[in-house]
Amino acid sequence: MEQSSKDVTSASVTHHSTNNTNNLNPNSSDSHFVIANCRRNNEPNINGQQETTEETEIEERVLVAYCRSGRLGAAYCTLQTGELYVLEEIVDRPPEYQLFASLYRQVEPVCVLLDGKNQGAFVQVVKRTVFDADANDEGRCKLVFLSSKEYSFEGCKRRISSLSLPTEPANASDEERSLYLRTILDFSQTQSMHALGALLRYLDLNWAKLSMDLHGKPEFLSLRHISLADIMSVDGDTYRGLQVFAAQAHPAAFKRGARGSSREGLSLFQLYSRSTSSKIGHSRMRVLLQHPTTDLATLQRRQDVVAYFMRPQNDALCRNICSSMRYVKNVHGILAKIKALSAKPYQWKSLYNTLYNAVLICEMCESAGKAGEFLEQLASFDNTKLYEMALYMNRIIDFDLSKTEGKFTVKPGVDPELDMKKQTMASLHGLMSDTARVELARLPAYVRECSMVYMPHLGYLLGVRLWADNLSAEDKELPDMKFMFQNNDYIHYKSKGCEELDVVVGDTYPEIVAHETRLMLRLTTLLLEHLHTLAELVQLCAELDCLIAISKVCKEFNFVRPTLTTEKIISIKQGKHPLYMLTCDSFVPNDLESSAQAGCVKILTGPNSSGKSVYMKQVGLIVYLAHVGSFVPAEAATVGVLRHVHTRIQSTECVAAHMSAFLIDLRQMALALQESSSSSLLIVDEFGKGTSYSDGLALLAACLNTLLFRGEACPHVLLATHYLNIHEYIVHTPIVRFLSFEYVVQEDEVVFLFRVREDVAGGQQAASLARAAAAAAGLEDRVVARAGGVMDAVVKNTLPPPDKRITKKLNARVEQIKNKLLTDDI
Ligand SMILES: Nc1ncnc2c1ncn2[C@@H]1O[C@H](COP(=O)(O)OP(=O)(O)OP(=O)(O)O)[C@@H](O)[C@H]1O
Repeated sequence: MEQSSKDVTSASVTHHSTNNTNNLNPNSSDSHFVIANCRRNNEPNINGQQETTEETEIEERVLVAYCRSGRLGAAYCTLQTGELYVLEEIVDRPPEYQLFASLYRQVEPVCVLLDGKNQGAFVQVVKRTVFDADANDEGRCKLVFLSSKEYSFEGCKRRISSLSLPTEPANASDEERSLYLRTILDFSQTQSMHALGALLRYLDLNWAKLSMDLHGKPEFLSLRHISLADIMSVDGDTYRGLQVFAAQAHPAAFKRGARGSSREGLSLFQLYSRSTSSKIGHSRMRVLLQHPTTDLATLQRRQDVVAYFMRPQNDALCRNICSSMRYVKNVHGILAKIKALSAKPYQWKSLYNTLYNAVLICEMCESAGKAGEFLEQLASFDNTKLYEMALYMNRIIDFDLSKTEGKFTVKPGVDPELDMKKQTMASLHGLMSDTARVELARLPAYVRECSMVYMPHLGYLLGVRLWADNLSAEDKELPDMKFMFQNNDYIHYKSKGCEELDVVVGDTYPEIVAHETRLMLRLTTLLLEHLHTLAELVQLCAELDCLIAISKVCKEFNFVRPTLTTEKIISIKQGKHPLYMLTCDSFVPNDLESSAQAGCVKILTGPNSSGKSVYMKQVGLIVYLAHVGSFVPAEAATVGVLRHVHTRIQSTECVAAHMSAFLIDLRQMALALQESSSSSLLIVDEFGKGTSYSDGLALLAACLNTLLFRGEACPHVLLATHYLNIHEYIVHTPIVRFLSFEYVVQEDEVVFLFRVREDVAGGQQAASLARAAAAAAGLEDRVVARAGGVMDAVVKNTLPPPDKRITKKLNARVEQIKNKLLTDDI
């Protein structure tokens, strides 16, 4: 540690500085105590506006999934914030275990714990989900197999019963605590209890390794439920295919594997999340999009909020809410730090800002009046205690000084005893200078400068700079001074003056810190008592932030409120693709009528690049957005609530899955056939193109017929194909309709109109116009012309005409060889 000193005549005291200025623990074992604190450079300003110093809120989650007899139980914990979640037990069917996959996507765990004894289909699905996510750069997750005794029901129950939560009744006995837990946990959900118990036991044993805290033990700040019961099931391929999410690998390869190493490409999530005002809103948007719901009441509630904020007269309220929303943070993360006594001043300020602004948001919602259930819920939220907490914090904490001092600092006037100590401390600097000056006068003339320092346990010391080289132990003795130790160029002595200072001021500084820490702990206890209410309000604020963000997007792009119904219908008037319309000025809108009367199976044909895929994705996205509670890009839309959306759109070969593109196609199709019901939407783009024409056609026709044979129970199907004779191989039923895309040929050039129309000829007249598309894509004219020749030959069953260039080259070569043979002496 560097020590500097000044001539006592010009200045007085030397301050030792250390980097551990934020340590609030009075029992700190730092060898040098800080008298004057160095100002930290990157501290956020008092309004919390400068966010650069905030550590990135990494949230690592450990997930336990336990599936027996087709029932899935799960629990997970966020390591940094101590939040526990338990899944309401749910039926999850083999072989795909769709709900586990949804849960996995929602949780994004860094570690999944499984029963080591269970090697069945469930474990295979978990492995596949984890490896697929890894291959798609959605983060690397570890699989851990636990011994099956870790899942023993009795053991799990015992561990759960000893769980301690801040929300439990104060001074509760073991029995009371167990009773309290029974009110928030359903012990009859055995799989969930297996999962939660195993998770707690694993965390107990591995906490040091997981939290990097050698002496700590897991502490949980909350226990909440998650439910997947009302989720509209959308598989990972569909999320990617429809571009709801589009994680792109981070360019820095070394970062791969760490969570957050991928960034979001153009996607619905990107479009919506960039309009959120807070980090909690941003994270909540991901959950919202991963949880499209079938619950009409929830959707109606969300739509009401979106509609409210889309009205221009509510712009000012929207702006005010958004500016308050910026300060609302995840309180669990902050309180975990506060509890561990490692909170920095900006985190205290963040907590205060969160409290203050969350209460303010409730009040602002009051001014919205009768604007739907959700806003009324916020307006009537009982926030009296939270308001009081904000007042306490503001009365007690000196945020400005905390920032400069780099530690929790109490305002004057809160505690008289503390104020006295601070006054003594304030006079200390002068006192130390005076004492140093007196000591210097007493010292031999060869000592030119000295300084007064304070060190914990040793008290006040006089630091004297070495006055000559190679001093012996005897030389270092000074009259009336007790030699203590030498540190670099300074020798430290205990003088009479130092002893007097020890008596007069003593350990004032550590006492101040200890005092402030006691006050801080009292405040923390109070805060933890109301954590549950605060966390609930923060959750509501996060959802409000998402809904406001959705309303901003909907307003900007003129989305309309879809009518939601329980009937089997998808009716879209002038629908648009929400992402293409952003990049394409002249996007052509299209309709869709899918119902029992209008036919629910649509077979789309049309030339390459005529707009089939975009049309199908646009329908998928409109349906999906309606299930999120968003408005949709159309002039009008009616959407019957669906339970599944399956797609076979994208089939990128996956190294981790050990499957070819064709096998992936088949897997997606098999899953769609298995899972789909009359309340499903199935989008199939060019199924069968990965194999021979006849095999592909046969497979497609067989799959289609399987669906058509279901009659009324057939799902909504949108299928694009280049098998123009598909109509010859499928059952003829009124539920099938053929659609095609319009185009015109102008001076040998194909112009796509991107308009969809009913095709009474059943796709027979459609042409792929692949060569036109190839030419438009920049393939050499010569190659395109040759392809035309070959095509004619195939149609006429003759040999293709010779290629003049190749023939010419061949003739020249033959001539060359002939001449060589004639001239060479063989
Ligand atoms: N409705 C539309 N309005 C304007 N442009 C469109 C529209 N639909 C599609 N496009 C444009 O046409 C391009 C090709 O569309 P799409 O991929 O849907 O064709 P496709 O018929 O599926 O082709 P292929 O059969 O080769 O897969 C898109 O990238 C987009 O630029």
